[in-house]
Amino acid sequence: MTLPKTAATAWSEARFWVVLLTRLTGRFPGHVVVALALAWIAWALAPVTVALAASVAISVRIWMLRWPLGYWRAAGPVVGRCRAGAVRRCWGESLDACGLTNDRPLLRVLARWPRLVIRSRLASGQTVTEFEERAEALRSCVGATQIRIEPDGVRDVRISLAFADVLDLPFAANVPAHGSDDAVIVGRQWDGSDWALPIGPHTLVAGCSGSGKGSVLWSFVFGLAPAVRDGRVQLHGIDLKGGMEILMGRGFFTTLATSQAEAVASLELLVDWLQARTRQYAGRVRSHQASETEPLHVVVIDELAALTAYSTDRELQRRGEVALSILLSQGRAPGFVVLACLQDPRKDVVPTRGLFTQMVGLRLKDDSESTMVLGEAAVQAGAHCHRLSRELPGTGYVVPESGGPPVKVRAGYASDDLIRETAAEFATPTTLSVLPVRVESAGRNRRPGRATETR
Ligand SMILES: Nc1ncnc2c1ncn2[C@@H]1O[C@H](COP(=O)(O)OP(=O)(O)OP(=O)(O)O)[C@@H](O)[C@H]1O
Repeated sequence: MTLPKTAATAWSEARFWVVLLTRLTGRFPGHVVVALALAWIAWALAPVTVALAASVAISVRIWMLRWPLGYWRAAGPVVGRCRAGAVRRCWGESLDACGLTNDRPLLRVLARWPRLVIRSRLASGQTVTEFEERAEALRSCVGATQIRIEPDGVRDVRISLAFADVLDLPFAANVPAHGSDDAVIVGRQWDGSDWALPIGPHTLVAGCSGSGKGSVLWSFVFGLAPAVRDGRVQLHGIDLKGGMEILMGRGFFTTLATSQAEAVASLELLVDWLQARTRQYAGRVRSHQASETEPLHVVVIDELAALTAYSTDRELQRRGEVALSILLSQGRAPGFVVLACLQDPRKDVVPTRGLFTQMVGLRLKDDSESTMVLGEAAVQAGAHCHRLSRELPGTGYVVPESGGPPVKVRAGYASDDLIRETAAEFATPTTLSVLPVRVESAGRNRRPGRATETR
């Protein structure tokens, strides 16, 4: 396994240098000839020094390829300084090229690493929206991989640029030692900082098959794991694809449903609990605080469409949809939260899509799907889920809760072993088995799900 990988890396490295040297020779033939002549003279005069310099250069390159995070931590500030200088030099020209001409752009560097943050003065009559519309052109002019435009005060625009995609490198999902009640770290943002997903809003994770929905789901569950073990959070898993995904971490879940009848029973039971809690809170409490006696209930659904669209039993599908709509529309304040994954975001597949208040868009099929998930403004601002690479599962875009432009993110990778080990370590103290509902004739005989404690 290791040898083909090393050979592939060596091959792509050799190709990189051949392409680079060919391009340089085409563009700066004189410089290349002088550099080669100097190298030859140096080799003739002091071969040991040249060999030493070459070994240092090769070692640095290996360090960069093999341990990129450590390398960039050390080299990043220097590289950031050089990039800031280069952007400063070409800034006026880049604005002209993008139709954002400004005679006195008054460029100020606010941060250099890991991303370059600059403040630029708006010309008279210019707006931040014009910068947002031309963001893609500006990004390519300065040679950045990512760009974000934000207003800064009343007369300036703040531009954040990243020059290397830190999300290209996979990394393991985070298992925190202590839980947080507000948000969980599920991965990294485009600038290398933590991606924290707020727990309160209902979350819809949309992405086509193989886009890495599982890594968002498990990273979220891992983030809640300490609170699950303490009994302050109860997880309810629904996986109508036979339980392949959810059963991997069965220890986390208080209830598990792998058939439509079990899923409906589980959701109706949660609706009963929700209504009992709202009656109990009425006129006394407006916002739920998770505790062992009154835990936060988090419903985790692996393929939402299997519950809302792909069932042959219309009555069960209808009941599932009704229960889910109640949880989504009334659940947040009394402590009932839903995180659902989905491949096809069309409204006829998921009628409840509009009730989800937090969207994660992974790789999607086309721009209309990106718009369905994240909204037109986010797609215009660069959240092109349909252009995400197949090679980078777990990568997507989110629109921050505070508003503002969409952010590129990647979830940590949760291997099967990591899921099993973490589920064993942070197992819930309460498990219940839910009796599947029975539908004997359409519309009649509603027997709500009943639960019996098993641990
Ligand atoms: N964050 C990640 N980093 C690296 N690799 C990942 C990541 N997430 C997923 N993968 C890889 O991508 C593959 C597909 O991921 P996953 O099964 O989570 O996709 P999915 O969207 O749930 O697909 P489906 O809807 O078909 O179940 C996994 O087998 C894994 O190898």
